[in-house]
Amino acid sequence: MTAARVHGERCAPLYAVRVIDAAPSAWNLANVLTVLRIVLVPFFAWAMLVDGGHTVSGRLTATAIFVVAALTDRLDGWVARRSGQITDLGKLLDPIADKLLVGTALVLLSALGDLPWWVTVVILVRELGITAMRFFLLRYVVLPASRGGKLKTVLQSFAIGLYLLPLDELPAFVSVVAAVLMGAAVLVTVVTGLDYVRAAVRIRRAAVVPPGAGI
Ligand SMILES: O=P(O)(O)OC[C@H](O)CO
Repeated sequence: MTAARVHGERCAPLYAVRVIDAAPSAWNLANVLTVLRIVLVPFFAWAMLVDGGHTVSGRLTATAIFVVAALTDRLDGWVARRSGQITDLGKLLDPIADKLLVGTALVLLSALGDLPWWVTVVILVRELGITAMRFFLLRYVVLPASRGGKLKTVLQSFAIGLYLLPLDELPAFVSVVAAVLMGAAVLVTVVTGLDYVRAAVRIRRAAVVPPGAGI
């Protein structure tokens, strides 16, 4: 029987996996929270850029919107697990919403000169690459977020949350904590990206092994 391991867990045979759950029940509370995160992105960008991007009030507003959006990420996962509302749509949409929010924040921070561009480029290359890979793998299976991927998003959110603050107005140690957290976020982002690539190779191999040959 042709099966694959995704994040170490054995999946149903690949030829029996539905590609995407298009049932109306996909629009549950968990997925609505995910969509809310996407809706908040333009409001966050507006707050970041208001009056040149370096006013204390603008940055505090942007930080508040970012925190609310990041909290919906924790909440949608919790709601989905607790109510059994885990859907293929949610598995696909949740990482996309995270990447939109995190990507927008990183690009704006670099454009405003608050974060080195290489940090933004490394994270974006990983995030866009894994998103593209997820879409490619849709023909076999919906690749859910791994534990490492979730940890990565938490680290990114904390690091970005600190960088969004008006750091010039705060004690120096806040900038140091922000830089250390961002370093850890970059490291976990790259390592988990490589883990996903390994998982994708396993899925692809399992998909081309004829039924009965095993993997
Ligand atoms: O590492 P990814 O691409 O699976 O993304 C993880 C999600 O953002 C976790 O909510």
